[in-house]
Amino acid sequence: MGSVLLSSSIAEARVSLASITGIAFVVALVGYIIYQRWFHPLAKYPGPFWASITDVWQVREFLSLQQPYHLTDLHEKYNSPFVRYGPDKISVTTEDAIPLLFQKGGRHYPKTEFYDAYGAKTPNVFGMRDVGMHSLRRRHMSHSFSLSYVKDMEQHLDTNICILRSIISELADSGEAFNLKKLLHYYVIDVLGELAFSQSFGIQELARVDAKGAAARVPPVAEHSLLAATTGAWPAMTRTLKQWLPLVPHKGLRDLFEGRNKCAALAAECVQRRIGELKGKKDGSDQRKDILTNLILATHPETGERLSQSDLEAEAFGFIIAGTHTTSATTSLLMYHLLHYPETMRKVVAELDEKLPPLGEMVGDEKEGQNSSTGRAAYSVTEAEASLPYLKLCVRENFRLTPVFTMPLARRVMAPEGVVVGGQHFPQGTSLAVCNHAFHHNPEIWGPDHNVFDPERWEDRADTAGRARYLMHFGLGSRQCIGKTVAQTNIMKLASTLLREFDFQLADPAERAAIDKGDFYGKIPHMVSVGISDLSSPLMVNVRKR
Ligand code: HEM
Repeated sequence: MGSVLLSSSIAEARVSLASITGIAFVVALVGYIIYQRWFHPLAKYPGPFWASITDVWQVREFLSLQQPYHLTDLHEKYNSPFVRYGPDKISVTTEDAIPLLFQKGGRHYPKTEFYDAYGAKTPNVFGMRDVGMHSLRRRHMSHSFSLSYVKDMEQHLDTNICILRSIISELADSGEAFNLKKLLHYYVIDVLGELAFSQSFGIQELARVDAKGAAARVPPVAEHSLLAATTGAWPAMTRTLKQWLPLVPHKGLRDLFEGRNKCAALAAECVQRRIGELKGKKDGSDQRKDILTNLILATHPETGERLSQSDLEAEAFGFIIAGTHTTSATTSLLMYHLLHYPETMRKVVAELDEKLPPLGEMVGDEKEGQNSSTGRAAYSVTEAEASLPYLKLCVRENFRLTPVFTMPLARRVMAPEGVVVGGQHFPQGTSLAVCNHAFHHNPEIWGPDHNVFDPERWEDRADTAGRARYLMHFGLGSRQCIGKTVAQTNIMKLASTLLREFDFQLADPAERAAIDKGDFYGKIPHMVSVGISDLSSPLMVNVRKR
């Protein structure tokens, strides 16, 4: 009898303990939600309910592949330059945020934990949050990304443009429609191989004989970017997710990790090869220089130490991730806009015809990128930059209208007194971010026609012309894109050479008719974003030689 009583009272105690725990949990949760919604220092800023409660909201946004476009819509919906997109995260689209957070930036506004998800085993220059470490690493690298370096390496760009020209010439002869976006992507990857690792990845040539093989050789950088963006969006869980997600038996997840591992393996292979090639050569002076080689040979200014192999692999990985998809997506978008704004295309072509002599037929060894007796491989960086002001405006407008680096560039407010941005005070610890797309589409800054591809806005309109310095497509300040010159010169060379030689036309007659009716005017193409954006569909064109 006694034992029955005892066990029933233990059972009761258990039930009441469970209920108390349950009630305490519910009270804490309700308290947390009330605090986040009504008493948190960021509570007054508009944003989705779930975003103010949990970072998981942003994870879901990245998985939708529409993160920058939804964020832009939210700014519009709330008619506010501030949107709370996470418990401690604010997206800002006011102009004064740019000089403050980015151009002055530095120690007062370092990158947030979001970037921890982007490194490999060790952080690379992109993901480094420590300001001192970053500035040393950046110094090691900056020469390799300068204009004079690009000019020294120009012959390797030419080699690859030659291959691209000859592929497009064949397509012009056959009359076949083709995906220009894919060809540009292959070209950019091969060029990155040349500039960063002294060896083309050979994808353009492979694609001529083995389309599937070429597609399989493309580094799956989007997979890594998506993984990094989603795990980085939830900083409290980034490490745990990195550790445990690979064990989850889910096909989509497996593919993402496989993609990341493939990029890491490719980076490691490039590092191994270059170290091997440099062995026994004291200072590498008889070697072809490339971005990685300069880094292998770089020494610490005080200790004389060189970078470890895992540091080199992390940087090589970063070059592959940051240097390929970004440049090719930007060039595809430029071609997309020119094809959808025929009047602008006509002006570009007229400028090219007026300012640049024809390249002539290629009769030399195209693989060597040699200028033949009658033809040249491509226009030089110097002539493309110096003689094509209208094309330059188009390139800039493309960067404004459809920037591709669209993850929110998040910075932590470190000063104890906080910071005032757009007339609002934000306390220490707040994560303030500028999402390029949202910022470039703030109608208060860029006007009500911000969705129109209008290169003239940069010269005819005093209000926008002076604003070029605020464009955020490459970021700004100490963390701005180190590959900016490489990317920009590559895009100018490529666009000038291709548009001087070929006449591209959208393959779909219905789309061409819709353009003539003005249906595409002021419409941004459908894009997807894994943190980096791209056209969501192929860019199918026909081409003829001019
Ligand atoms: C059109 C092409 C490109 C675009 C739009 C672009 C955009 C950007 C942006 C916006 C950032 C700043 C990110 C931030 O503040 O959080 C960045 C950083 C970076 N980019 Fe690019 N990028 C491009 C091409 C390249 C190329 C070709 C390379 C190298 C091969 C490269 C390497 C890097 C690196 C290493 C960083 C980190 C710099 C640092 O933190 O010091 N990018 N890029």
